[in-house]
This record gives sequence, structure tokens and C-alpha cells, in this order.
Amino acid sequence: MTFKINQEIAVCGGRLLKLSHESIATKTSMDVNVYLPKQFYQKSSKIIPSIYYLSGLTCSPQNASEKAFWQIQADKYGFVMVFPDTSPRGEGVATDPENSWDFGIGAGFYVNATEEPYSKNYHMFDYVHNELPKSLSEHFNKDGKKIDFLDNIAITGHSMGGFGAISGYLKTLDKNQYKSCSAFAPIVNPMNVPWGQKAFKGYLGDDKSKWEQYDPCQLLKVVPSKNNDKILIHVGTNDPFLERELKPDNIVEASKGTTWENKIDMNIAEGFDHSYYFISTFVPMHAEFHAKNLGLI
Ligand SMILES: N[C@@H](CCC(=O)N[C@@H](CSC=O)C(=O)NCC(=O)O)C(=O)O
Repeated sequence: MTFKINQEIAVCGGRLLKLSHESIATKTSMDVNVYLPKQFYQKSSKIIPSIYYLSGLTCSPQNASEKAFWQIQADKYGFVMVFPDTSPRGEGVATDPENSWDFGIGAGFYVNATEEPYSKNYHMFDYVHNELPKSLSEHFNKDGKKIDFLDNIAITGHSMGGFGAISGYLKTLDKNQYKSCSAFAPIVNPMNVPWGQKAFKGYLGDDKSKWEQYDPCQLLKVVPSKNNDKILIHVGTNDPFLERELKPDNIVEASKGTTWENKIDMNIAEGFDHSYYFISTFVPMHAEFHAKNLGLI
């Protein structure tokens, strides 16, 4: 699968590539940003691991590329950053009938929709966890493997994307797809909050057993943790969505009595909100966490 380079921008010691490609999973053109750190441009035989960052509601690949400051950390430890889009877009792609920002375009929730009309294009789970890594690997490693997009990889995300990261990590843990998972202000229990209920009803229908297959609080009960797994989470006390949509206590409670007990590293950050000021503050801690798990330190 070939990628079109729409823009290449010098950032820190590396380059941010703004790419697009035709996706089989979503049947649309998808945008994705990839940051290649300074190590990519140095003549070294070391294969560079990748971190996937899933953005939140209303975001495109640009938000985190511009405001999270992952690039500094990518150069520090030597990892590639991948910033996928949050939904399919374009002519013919169904969206929220009321055009609200919490469902439809910009709000794909990283699930495979089974309900019409969303089932035509909204296959974000397959796209992010399967098609995109394979396509990136084929594209960037044509002349020999330089970047690992498939095996030595980690996942993180914010809000809806924090949900997508935890859910994707747990759902692929049997094949060890991701070496580590972290999240910023994630929606940890979508089945029990308005954003998640609207999305799951729209994309998956009324059958709650389908919802359970994506909800982190349910997945913890059926996906066994292995050895030293830990999920790192930060949430701010001034987050306007804290009580209604995020409910961080729910995942800590859900983990009790499961193999995940004491493995949810929940950090409640005094005074922080939901914005990229909050995210960029804690990106260095998440980068260090993933760098350790990717064998970079
Ligand atoms: N547009 C909305 C605000 C939506 C919002 O806060 N989006 C967050 C993610 S929320 C959960 O998934 C976000 O990351 N926004 C982009 C940004 O750059 O901050 C409104 O108008 O209230």
C-alpha cells in the first residue's frame, strides 16, 4: 500500500511526514502523520520501535503532532511516533445526523461498526491495529527493515483515544501486539457514560454483549494479564469531563479481584484539565515508560 507524502516538516532533530493512503478497512483515503526521529537519519543498523498515539474527539492527526511535544521525546529515546486519524472522512461517509462533535466524523471510537450506515466505513479497529501497521511497515521498510511498526511497538492515546489505546492493547494482548499501553484522561468505561453509550449504540447497535467486547472495564475480566504488564494513566482533577465521561475510579474498581489488580497505575494530577497543556506536561513520563518497555533504556 503506497503512501502519498503531502508535507514534510523539520521538527526537533527529525521530520514530521504528513501522509495519506487508500485504506481497505475504511474504504476511504486516510491521513496519518509519522514523526521520524533523528536516529532515523543517522547511519545505524538499530531498528527503531514505534509508538502509536490515538487522538480524542474532534481531532485529526494534526492536534497531537502540533501540541503534545512527542517529538522531543522521540529524539531523546529513539522511537517513531504514529498519529492516525480519528475516523474515516470524505464524501459519502456517514456522520452524526445532528452533526454533533461526539459521534461520526472525528469520533470513530476505534471500533469496527456493525450498524448501518456506519458499518460501510467505520472500521477503525481493523484500520489502526491491523491495516495501518502493516501498510507502514511495507512502505518504510522496502529497502530493508529500519523501523518496527509491527512487533516492538507501544500504544497510547487521549480521551476517546485513551479508550482506543487501552481497548486495543487488551484485545490484542493474546498475540502480544503492544509492548506497553498508557493513556491521558481516557474514557475507561464507555458502556456507562454518555459519550460511550452514544457511540456504541450508533456503531454496534443495542446488543450490550457487543459493547462489552470493547469496554476496558469488561475486558480486564476476560483478558489475563501477563507478568509485569502495567497500564499507565494520568487524569487531571480540573478535567471538565472527569465525573461524567472519564470515571477513572471505574477501571481501578473493575481490576480488583482480576489479574489486573494493582496493575492500573492511575495518577490523579492536581489542577490539570483535559487539554494539550495537560497532555504535554505528562508526555515525558509516558515516553519514559514506553521507552523502558521497548528496550530503549
Ligand atoms: N470541540 C469540543 C471539545 C472537544 C474536545 O475537548 N476534544 C478533545 C478530546 S475529548 C475526548 O475524546 C480534544 O483533544 N480536542 C482537540 C484539542 O486540540 O484540544 C468543544 O467545542 O467543546
